[in-house]
Amino acid sequence: MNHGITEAFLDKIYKLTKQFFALPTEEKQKCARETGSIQGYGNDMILSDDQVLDWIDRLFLTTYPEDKRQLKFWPQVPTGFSDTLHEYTMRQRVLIEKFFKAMARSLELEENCFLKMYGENAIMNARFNFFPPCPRPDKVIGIKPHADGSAVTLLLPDKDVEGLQFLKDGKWYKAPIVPDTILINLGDQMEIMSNGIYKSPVHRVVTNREKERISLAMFCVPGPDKEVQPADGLVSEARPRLYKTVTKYAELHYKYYQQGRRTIEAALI
Ligand SMILES: O=C(O)CCC(=O)C(=O)O
Ligand SMILES: [Fe+2]
Repeated sequence: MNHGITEAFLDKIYKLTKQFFALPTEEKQKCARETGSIQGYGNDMILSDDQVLDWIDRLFLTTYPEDKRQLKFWPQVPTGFSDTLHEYTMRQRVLIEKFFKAMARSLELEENCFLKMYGENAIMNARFNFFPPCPRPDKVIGIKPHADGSAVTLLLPDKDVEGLQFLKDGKWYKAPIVPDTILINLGDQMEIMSNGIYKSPVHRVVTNREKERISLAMFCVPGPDKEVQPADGLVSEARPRLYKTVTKYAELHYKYYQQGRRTIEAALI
């Protein structure tokens, strides 16, 4: 997609992500997540004894609005990490606005209709993912099958190593590697706003024996005060409303995800 974020800039954030994960553990631990907090460096938060863990390390940082940032978790090394992440966030805000307007127009809706539900204080959460090589890719998954709980996710996948797969009609399909491309993935909240016309796809990340893999997902989530529901113009007798009004969906999503369940089922009427 023509996103106005240059290849050189994507390359910069990609390299910084690689450099961060290549640091010694004690350096990364300076950003370690604290018990009960989602922000910071670490792995899955354990919510139950029978939870299936992902083969992954991650750094999770809220990058927008700026007053929601917890800078103590932002890496000091590699140099330039924080400034670049700030710039990435700001450039992506411009992209998201254009994208939501285009989505509304594509459904012949007033162009600000989705943006209004998304809100001025919409949240952006950056998740830097690191998948180490795994001795048993046949048994162990990098990220369990899920659909994103965001409205939209801007994903920068690894340049060289495959792993992301999408589910369609009961079969898994590999996402091809397209260098210097941001993959726009629709989340459940876009499915709700569009009354099911746009779907949030189920996807997963598989592991491999030889190569490590990284990715950066930016989850764009409607503001916590926002009620998200199917746009009026998409509800009619012929197409009844499919979803309830939801608020703070992302919080519910985290619990469902760890149980391997689809959150959108909780929103169905
Ligand atoms: O690593 C990827 O390509 C996908 C990551 C993903 O699905 C996620 O973080 O929700
Ligand atoms: Fe995802």
